[in-house]
Amino acid sequence: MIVMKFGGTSVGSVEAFAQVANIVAAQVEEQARTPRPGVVVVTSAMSGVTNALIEAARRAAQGDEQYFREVEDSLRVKHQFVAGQLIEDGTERARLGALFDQRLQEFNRLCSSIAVLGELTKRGLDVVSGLGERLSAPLLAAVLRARGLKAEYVDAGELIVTDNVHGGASPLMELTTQRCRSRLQPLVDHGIVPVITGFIGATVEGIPTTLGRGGSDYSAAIIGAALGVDEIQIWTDVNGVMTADPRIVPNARSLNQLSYEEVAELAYYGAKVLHPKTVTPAVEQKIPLRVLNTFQPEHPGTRILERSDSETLGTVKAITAIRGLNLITVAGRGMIGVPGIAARTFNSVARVGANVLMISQSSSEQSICFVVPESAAATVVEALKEEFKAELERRYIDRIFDHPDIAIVAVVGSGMRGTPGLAAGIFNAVGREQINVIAIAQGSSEANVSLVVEARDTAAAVSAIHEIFELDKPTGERSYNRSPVLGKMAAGTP
Ligand SMILES: Nc1ncnc2c1ncn2[C@@H]1O[C@H](COP(=O)(O)OP(=O)(O)O)[C@@H](O)[C@H]1O
Ligand SMILES: N[C@@H](CC(=O)OP(=O)(O)O)C(=O)O
Repeated sequence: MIVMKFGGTSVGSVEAFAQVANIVAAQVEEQARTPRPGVVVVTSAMSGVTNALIEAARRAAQGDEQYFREVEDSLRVKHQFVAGQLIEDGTERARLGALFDQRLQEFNRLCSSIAVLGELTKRGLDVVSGLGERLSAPLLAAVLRARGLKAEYVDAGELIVTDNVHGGASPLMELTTQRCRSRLQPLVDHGIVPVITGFIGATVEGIPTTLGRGGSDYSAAIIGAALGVDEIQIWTDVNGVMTADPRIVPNARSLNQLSYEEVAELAYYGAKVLHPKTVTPAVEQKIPLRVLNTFQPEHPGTRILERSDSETLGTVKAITAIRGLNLITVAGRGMIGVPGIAARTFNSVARVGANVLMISQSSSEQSICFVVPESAAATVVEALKEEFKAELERRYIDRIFDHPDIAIVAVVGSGMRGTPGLAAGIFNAVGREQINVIAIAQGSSEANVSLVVEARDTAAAVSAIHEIFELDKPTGERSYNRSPVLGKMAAGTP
């Protein structure tokens, strides 16, 4: 039994829907020959829909009562066009049309209320932003039926029970597992393909939640773990996880295999191809994942397993980057040897609910710097100045300041800590491009070396590091076996 997740780009057009139907049909046939047959489909909203829904809600909160009506009309046309092209049965099309109207009238009512109130709560945004999947999943189920498959739409609000952290909810796995097994297993046992909404869940009380942007990957992993499937497939618009974002590095190469740890680091530091929490549910049950290309389904993609392929251990696997960040620094000669500064610093950050993506402390202990999302920077600086008021007055701490518009570039690969010359390779690469490294951290994870650069230098840094480690070439064809600096030293070149 497998779970197949299709992202927004995979359901972004009539052709994409038809392609998905072919891919699912092929997998249903393949799975029928296994000891445990069954296919469960999870789908995202059609590409661009979630962004449009969120923008409409935001403008409604500012009093714009026109824009959401335009979005309503465009979504109706967008979904009905796919239905009109791929579903011949008039009854099925009429039923879908009625369902689209029901969803879009709900959208209209929600945005009208938001406009009247003049405010958009996280809870309200969850209801609005999740409508995209509640349009695309019934549509995909109907397209699969039109393709001759037995398929049934299931709203994940019945399956994934979450906490009440709106906009970034986490599953309550025990309840979720019970619901998935009781609701989905009977369908699968009868040869029916459940087509489930990604991205959304609901609290125990039934209040709609979302798992965070890009969360359909996470939905697929949660459902896959709940059912104990043999594989979780993430279908997207690239040939698996690549050595860098192909939009930044055109000659980025597909990776055959990654470990859970490697792909978690890549996803956490910006590889949009997978939601950062996707691997967590799979790790516990050692369920393999595969990242595949909807538009090139014959490509093997990337297998994600418990450990990486051994011959590449200690080498750099991929480079990724995350922008929209801010580097906060607490500095002062008086900090030396003063215990508790770091604890007080991060307790203050935790109190304002900011997410710390990276920490770097100079060995002299004269400064601590750490990275937070740009949106949290002002609040964090204010909280720190409050926390260290006395130390600032006594000049134990000289300055608390932020550095906006920075990015983290993460160099990922299992077992890199044991690779001599790795940091030299990185610094050689960025040095040649005249890129200033503002901070660097190799945390406890052996799989990641992160550096902070100006946001404007992100693409150049990713490309330069990608090049010096020759990531566009298969491991065996590189001019070195572990680190480019060692390779050059071995070759006697400077
Ligand atoms: N290391 C990477 N490997 C592959 N794709 C990446 C990587 N980093 C970023 N990406 C981007 O992620 C995109 C796929 O994610 P996304 O746009 O969310 O697709 P989907 O709609 O299928 O979820 C790719 O088109 C690619 O541009
Ligand atoms: N539609 C949601 C969930 C999602 O995962 O989308 P995609 O699979 O297109 O990244 C979003 O845009 O965040």
